[in-house]
Amino acid sequence: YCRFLSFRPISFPVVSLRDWVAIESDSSNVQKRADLHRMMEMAAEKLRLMGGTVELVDIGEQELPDGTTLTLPKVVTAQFGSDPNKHTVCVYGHVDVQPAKLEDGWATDPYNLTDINGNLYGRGASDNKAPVLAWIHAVQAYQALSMDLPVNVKFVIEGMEETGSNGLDAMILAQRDTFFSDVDYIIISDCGWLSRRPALTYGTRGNCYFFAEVEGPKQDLHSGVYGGTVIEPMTDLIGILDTLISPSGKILIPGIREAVAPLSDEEWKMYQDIQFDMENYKNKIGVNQLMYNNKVDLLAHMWRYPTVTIHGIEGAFSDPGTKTVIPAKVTAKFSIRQVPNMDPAMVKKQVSDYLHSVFAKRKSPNKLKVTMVIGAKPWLADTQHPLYEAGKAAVKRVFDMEPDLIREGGTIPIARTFQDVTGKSIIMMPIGGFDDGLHSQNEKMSRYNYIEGTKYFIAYLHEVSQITKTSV
Ligand SMILES: CC(C)C[C@H](N)C(=O)NCC(=O)O
Repeated sequence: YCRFLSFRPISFPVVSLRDWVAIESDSSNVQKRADLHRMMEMAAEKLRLMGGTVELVDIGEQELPDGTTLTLPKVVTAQFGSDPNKHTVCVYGHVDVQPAKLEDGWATDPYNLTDINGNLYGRGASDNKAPVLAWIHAVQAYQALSMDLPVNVKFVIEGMEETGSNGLDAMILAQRDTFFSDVDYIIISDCGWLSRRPALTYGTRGNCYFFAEVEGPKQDLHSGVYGGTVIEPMTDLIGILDTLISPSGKILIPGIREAVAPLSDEEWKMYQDIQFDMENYKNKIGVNQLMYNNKVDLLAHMWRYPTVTIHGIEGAFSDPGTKTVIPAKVTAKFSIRQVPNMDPAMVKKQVSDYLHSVFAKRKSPNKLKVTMVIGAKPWLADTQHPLYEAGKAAVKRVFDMEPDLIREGGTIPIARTFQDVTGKSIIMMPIGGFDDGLHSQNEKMSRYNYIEGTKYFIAYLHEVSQITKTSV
């Protein structure tokens, strides 16, 4: 096992990551669905070539907002080893990505993995293609050294994580007593460290994603010819959006803040003890002021409280130039991150009722439609579980330090389903850097994190094999 610590898988991982990043597997863009299907085939092929028992599971279709349907990308499942005397871990990851265009401000082509000063730039490099490959390479490393895997390893790789993991809940439920029946633990590496120190993640926020559509005239109108005569959908929409959150970050939708579990003294203490440099954080994101100016408040609002984000407005004029149009129909996209004890079904009602009541006060003749398109619950783990002890030991072994125990502000929709449906314990083991730029321009994975992360996964498989069977 110690041989791995000096084992450097120099060329093949980078080549694989380049191939994977080259595929524009954007799950949010229906035009890219063929690429996404190809990406799933590629992931399956990679695992097949390694001798895994691989299946591409059909999970049906998704319904689009306009009522049409689209085939969902198949889910890849794979298995390496089935020794009943060993633990079985199931690694979950995704190979779909967020949209990216060079003209968004990328320094390099987002789909051409580019190595600059030890950083590998490309869309999906950190979220989540390199971490998935790092797990695959961990298995390959055992194979390359003709060593038995210390645990049986299964994979579940999906292609819809970035848009709410459509179809995966049903697949997990359907395979609970088959594929998942012998799984002891679930491992997810789809998040990042908080600083340069490795971290183990024990909580994620959920997410409720909304479309708010305001529809007025039957077509776009000239603002000079018609401006002043019609009640404009965009004005209505901006008016209602402005009632969601105050400038100081207070959510104004009745019932949302009241549902949140209070921050315990223990949590407060944990946040207090985490090393986190606020100046560094500000510099990283390029702002000179944050919403909160003390560490505990900032971390709590990053991980532990809900937040509203307005992402964009479909139908609004956004090209360069000065088009003078009154858009006839505009659709705002906004989301609310979920924390314990919020319930997406309740949030859906609270948001819809609130926006309709605010809209009604405007006495507008336009039509408002509010739809919730993603409703993902938050997830929380028990950090006392031996999985976390194993994680600490693997971090110590490879990075020679103690990891931070952190939560994640982002959402991994399926984490909670895994926990609720399979009843298995989950650990999140990020290898992404704190400055990887997920969903943003110039996303990257550092070579250091990629290679040391692979060694860390190798070490973790060994550490998990040491957990006594009764702790499952
Ligand atoms: C940092 C997140 C947990 C990474 C994850 N892949 C993601 O982006 N999820 C969707 C989200 O909007 O949080």
